[in-house]
Amino acid sequence: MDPQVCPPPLSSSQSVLSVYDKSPHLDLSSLPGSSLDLSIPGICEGYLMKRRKYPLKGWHKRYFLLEKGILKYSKTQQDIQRGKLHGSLDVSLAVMSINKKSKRIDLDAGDNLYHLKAKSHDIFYIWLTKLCAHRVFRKNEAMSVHRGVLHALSLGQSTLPSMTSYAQTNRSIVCNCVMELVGACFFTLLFNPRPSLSSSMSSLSQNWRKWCPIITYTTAKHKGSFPVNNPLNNLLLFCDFSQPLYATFHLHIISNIIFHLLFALIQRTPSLSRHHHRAPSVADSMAEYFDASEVIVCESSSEAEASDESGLSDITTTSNSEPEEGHVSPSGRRTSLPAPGTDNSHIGIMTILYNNIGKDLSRVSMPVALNEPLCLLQRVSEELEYSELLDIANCTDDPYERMVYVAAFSISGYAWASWRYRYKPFNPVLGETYESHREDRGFHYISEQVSHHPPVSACHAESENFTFWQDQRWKNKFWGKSVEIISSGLVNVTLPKYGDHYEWNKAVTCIHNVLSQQRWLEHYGEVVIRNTESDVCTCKITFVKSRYWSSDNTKNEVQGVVLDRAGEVVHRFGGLWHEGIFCDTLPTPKCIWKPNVQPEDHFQFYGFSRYARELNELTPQLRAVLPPTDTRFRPDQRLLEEGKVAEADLKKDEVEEKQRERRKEMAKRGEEHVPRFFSKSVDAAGREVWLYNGTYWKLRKDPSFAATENLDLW
Ligand SMILES: CC(C)CCC[C@@H](C)[C@H]1CC[C@H]2[C@@H]3CC=C4C[C@@H](O)CC[C@]4(C)[C@H]3CC[C@]12C
Repeated sequence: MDPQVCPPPLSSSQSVLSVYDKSPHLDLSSLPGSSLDLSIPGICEGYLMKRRKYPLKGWHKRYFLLEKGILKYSKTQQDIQRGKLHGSLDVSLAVMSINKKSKRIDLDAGDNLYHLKAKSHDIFYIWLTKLCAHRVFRKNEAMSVHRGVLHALSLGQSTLPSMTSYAQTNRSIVCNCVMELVGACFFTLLFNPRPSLSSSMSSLSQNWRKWCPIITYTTAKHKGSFPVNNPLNNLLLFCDFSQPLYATFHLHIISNIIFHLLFALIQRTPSLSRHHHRAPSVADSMAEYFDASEVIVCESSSEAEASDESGLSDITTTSNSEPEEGHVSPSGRRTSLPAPGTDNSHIGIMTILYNNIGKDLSRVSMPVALNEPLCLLQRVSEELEYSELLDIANCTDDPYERMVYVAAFSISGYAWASWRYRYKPFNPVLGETYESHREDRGFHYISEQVSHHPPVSACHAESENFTFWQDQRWKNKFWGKSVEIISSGLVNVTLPKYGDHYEWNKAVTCIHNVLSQQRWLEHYGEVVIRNTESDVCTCKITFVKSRYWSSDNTKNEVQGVVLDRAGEVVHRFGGLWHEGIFCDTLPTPKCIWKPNVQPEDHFQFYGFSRYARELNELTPQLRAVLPPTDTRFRPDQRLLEEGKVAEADLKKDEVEEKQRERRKEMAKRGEEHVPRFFSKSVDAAGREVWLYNGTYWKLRKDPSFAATENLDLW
């Protein structure tokens, strides 16, 4: 049976079969700022194929009913009418993936997973449109409840009952919106450590005065009903004793945390209170609430059997081998770090907030235990680990084959992601520099943090065989369960022998399950490599997005083609970005690139490859020539490398404070920071780019850059 769609009609060609419920679900229209469309989308119902629950195979026909954002199903229409439900799901809390070709819609709400298939394309589109409309409706509803809550709170103590009723009737919505905001706050702090205070928030501070008695009242009422180590209680203390914080930063977020707590107390939310025998790690229970609002469109079809989404963390192995301190490779570089990394798996958002009770949140720095002893400038230099691919490209006469090597180089820069999902690099301070002089590989690299807001790292490397440069600015998009890192700024490579200038964009890097222990990384999207000096060929690379039910061996897939002027495929290549790239259209089919073997003890050492371990080494020779702004001199990072986490934490605060002071001073003098080795310019397409000014290696001839003025960064 076709789905029965109720008005408003999707299009004139669709039949209208039942009555449209016009009354708004909630009367929130009188609330301040509520211009949200709260009209209820029409009901949609009919038969769909539903995949049987894992481990059973096959599909069966079920009757579905979508009403006010809730999708219910039964065996037959009669069963639904009689209330004999097989299951139901709030569509706004699910990640929706679709596959147009196979007419499939998948709804993943964590514990609830529906794989659905429509009989025809028409039915597929009807359901898709209706599902989208119902998701929007639920989200708008959530938003207005959220505003309603704030409004109720702003009226003061007397509104406790009305607040409670909001909370009780809209539990999951409220939890969701609170958690999303807390998560967003966490990521603002994590990736962009100095967000500026939005002035609009200060108006909310008035409401806080009124709030406090409510919180105190509720705390008092429920004192003793939770064990001391209950995260809720900790947070209540946090709320009670950190009033100065209210007036300063992200008020709406803190207000939400507190509302959530109040709500949990009133409701005794089981998902929060059941953790009370554990250390205060609320992150797990929070992660349950997170909702992603994206719809993932998968063009390729995979009918593979459902399998649990298993994190790459399963792959990692712990080795028993002792760290060999001071061990040196044939290249004369160290092969190990002075100290293994510390376990940071216990650190959750709430712990961080809790540890900062009483502090101005805009000054909260993330615990150094989340960091690896490398900074982003060094991280970007890791993209040159396989620079030999560019050396080969620069002596490959055939332009198509040359392109294959350039493509393999661009892919090789993503290989680290299967090992490096537990720590984040240090954010470089403005003016920080990093050089990597690799005589063994024939290139020298220099990078500088050229802007703080937005953070931009610029770099430039030169060798006989190539020049490589890029400026990376990136945004993070928080989806609830995952964070996408979207880099803008093109990567550039020139090959002197052929006069080629290649440029390409970066794939999206996604941190899945970001708040839980099952964190894993993935790259996806399309990368296009163009030669700006010649249109003989272009290259398209697809980083394939994995799907949770596909088997593990399709993870990390990458496919590429080299196209000629007419758009015909000349070469095809593919493989896995963590395992290697194969090209079978070359005169002799071959493996173009394979990553180096990971050291056995990599898990203990932040997942670092051998190359990564070399980056922060400070030899006496280097010490004598580097400018004082070089990352290798950054004291907090050095302390962390040595395993002195507590000292590193204190030092990190100092370095960050110093940066703030410096900025304030400059602002007072009306000055703007001018990067030393890069200058802003505009490329042929009108994009703003940062280009190397050519002075670094000349100035370096005066050891320690003694003849010039250096910033005092730490
Ligand atoms: C919760 C925390 C500890 C999880 C770990 C986050 C890690 C995986 C994140 C933090 C910062 C991220 C990096 C930020 C910026 C860039 C530059 C971009 O051009 C490529 C991706 C890259 C290099 C990101 C890779 C992933 C990254 C290293």
